[in-house]
Amino acid sequence: MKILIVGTGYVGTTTALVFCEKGHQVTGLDVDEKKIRRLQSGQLHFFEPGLDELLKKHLREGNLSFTQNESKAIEENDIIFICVGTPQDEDGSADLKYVQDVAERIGKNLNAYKVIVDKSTVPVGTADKVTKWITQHQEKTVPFDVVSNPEFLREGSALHDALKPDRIIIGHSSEKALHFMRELYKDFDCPFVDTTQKTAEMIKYAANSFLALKISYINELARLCDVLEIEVDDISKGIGLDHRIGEAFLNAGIGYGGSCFPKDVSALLKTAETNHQSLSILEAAVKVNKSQPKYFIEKLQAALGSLENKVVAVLGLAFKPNTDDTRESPSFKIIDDLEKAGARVKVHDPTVKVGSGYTFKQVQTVEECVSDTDAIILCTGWEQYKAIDWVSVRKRVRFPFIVDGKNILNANEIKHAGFDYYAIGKS
Ligand SMILES: NC(=O)C1=CN([C@@H]2O[C@H](COP(=O)(O)OP(=O)(O)OC[C@H]3O[C@@H](n4cnc5c(N)ncnc54)[C@H](O)[C@@H]3O)[C@@H](O)[C@H]2O)C=CC1
Ligand SMILES: O=C(O)[C@H]1O[C@H](OP(=O)(O)OP(=O)(O)OC[C@H]2O[C@@H](n3ccc(=O)[nH]c3=O)[C@H](O)[C@@H]2O)[C@H](O)[C@@H](O)[C@@H]1O
Repeated sequence: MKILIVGTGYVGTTTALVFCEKGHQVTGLDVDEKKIRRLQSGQLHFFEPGLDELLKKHLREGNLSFTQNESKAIEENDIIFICVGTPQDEDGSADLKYVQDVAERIGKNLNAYKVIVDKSTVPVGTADKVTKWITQHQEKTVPFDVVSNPEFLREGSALHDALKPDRIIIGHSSEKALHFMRELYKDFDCPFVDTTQKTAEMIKYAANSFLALKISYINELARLCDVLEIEVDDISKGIGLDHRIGEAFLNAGIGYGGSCFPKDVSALLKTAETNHQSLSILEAAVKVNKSQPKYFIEKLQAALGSLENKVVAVLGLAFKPNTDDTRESPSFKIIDDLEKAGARVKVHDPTVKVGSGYTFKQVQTVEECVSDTDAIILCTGWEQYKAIDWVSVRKRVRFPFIVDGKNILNANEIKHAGFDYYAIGKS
C-alpha cells in the first residue's frame, strides 16, 4: 500500500520506518524544511536507537521518501497518517491546531477515496472534527474515511514497541476503512481491536493516565517506605509478581515527565471537567507528581542546610534514558528549584545539548560535572551513570553527597566509597 505520513517527528518517523519494514511504500511530509532535508539525506533529527540504520536502508532501497510537495503527496497515496503534535493548550486541553491544519490541507487536495488515520493522541470526538475539517475544505466531493489508530510506542524503545505492539486499536465507522486497516496491519502478531473512533481515542488517554497513576502510586508509597524504613523496590517486586498488578511502571523516583504523560493526563482531566465529571484519582496523581522533585530537594536541604552558593551536579537532562527529548523533563524542575534556593548548577547529559540562554553550566564529561561539587543529583537513568567509579569521584567532590532521583544506583558501593546516599524508599 502507498502510505503518507504527515509529521515526521518521533511518531511519524518511527511509523514510516515500521511500514517500510513491512514492505509498504512510504512518503514522509513535514512543514519543517530542515527536518525534511535531514531525513532526505539519511540523517535523523532526533536520537532514537535503531532508527538511523533503517532510515538509510529504506532510502537506499527506494521504498521511503520525504517531501514538502503536499498536493502531490496527498494525491498519490492511499492511506494518510496524521502524526503531528498535540501539545497542551493554556487551559490544559489538547491543542488541535496542527491536526486541524493537516485536515484542512488534506481536504483541499483530496482527489480519490482515501483513509485518513489519526495517529496523534487526540481527545474523544476528534475523528468527527477531522471529518468536518476535511469536508469543509474539499474542493471536489470525494468520499473518505477517518480512522482513529492511537500509538503506544515509548521513546527510547520506539522501534521495538512499534514493530511488536501489544495491541493495535482501530476506531472506525466504515467497513471499507476497517478492511484497509486490517490489510495494512496483517503482518503484525498481536490483538487487533476493532472499535469505534471515540473508544479508540479514549483508550489512548486511559492507558497513559493509568501508567502515570501507577508511577504516582509507587512514589507516594515510597515516601511512606522512607519513614517506615522499608525498601520500596521490594514492595514493587512483591506486588508486581501478582500478574494482575505487574512489575512495570513501579519504579519510584523524581516523578514522570516527557512529551506525553503530563499533557495527556491534563487533557483527560480537561475532558472530564468539560463533561461535568470528576477524575479525582488522576488529580491526585498529578499532585503527587508535581511535588516529587521538591521531596528530593528537601532531602538535600536537610543534609546540606542552605543551598546558597552550593555547587550541585545534575546528571541527566533527558526525561528518560535513550532519548534526547527534554520535554517536561523532571531534571529542569530540579534545576529550577536548586537555582531558586541559591545553588549553582552544573549539568551533564550524553545526548542532550542545550543551547545558550540557560543559567546552569553544561559540561561534556561526568568527571567535569561532579568535580568540586557539594552534591550530586542523578535525574536520568542512563546506563553510563550506573557504571560510574564512585571511589574516583569521591576524590573530586567537595562534599560527598548523592541524591539518586531514579533509585538505580548501587547504594552499598556508593556508601563504601564514602558518600552519603539518598534515594526514595531506599536505605
Ligand atoms: N513522542 C512519543 O513517544 C509519542 C507521541 N504520541 C503522540 O503522537 C503525536 C506526535 O508526537 P511526536 O512525534 O512526539 O511530535 P513531534 O513534535 O516530534 O513531531 C510532530 C511533527 O509534525 C510536524 N508538523 C506540524 N504541523 C504540520 C503540518 N501541518 N504538516 C506537516 N507536518 C506538520 C512538525 O514539524 C513535527 O516535525 C502527539 O499527538 C503525541 O502525543 C503518541 C505516542 C508516543
Ligand atoms: O503517548 C506517549 O507518548 C507514550 O507515553 C509513554 O512513553 P514515554 O513518555 O516515551 O516514556 P515512558 O517510558 O512511559 O516514561 C514516561 C515517564 O515516566 C517515568 N517513569 C516510568 C516508569 C516508572 O516505573 N517510573 C517512572 O518514573 C519515566 O522516567 C518518564 O519520565 C508511554 O509509556 C507510551 O506507551 C506512550 O505511547
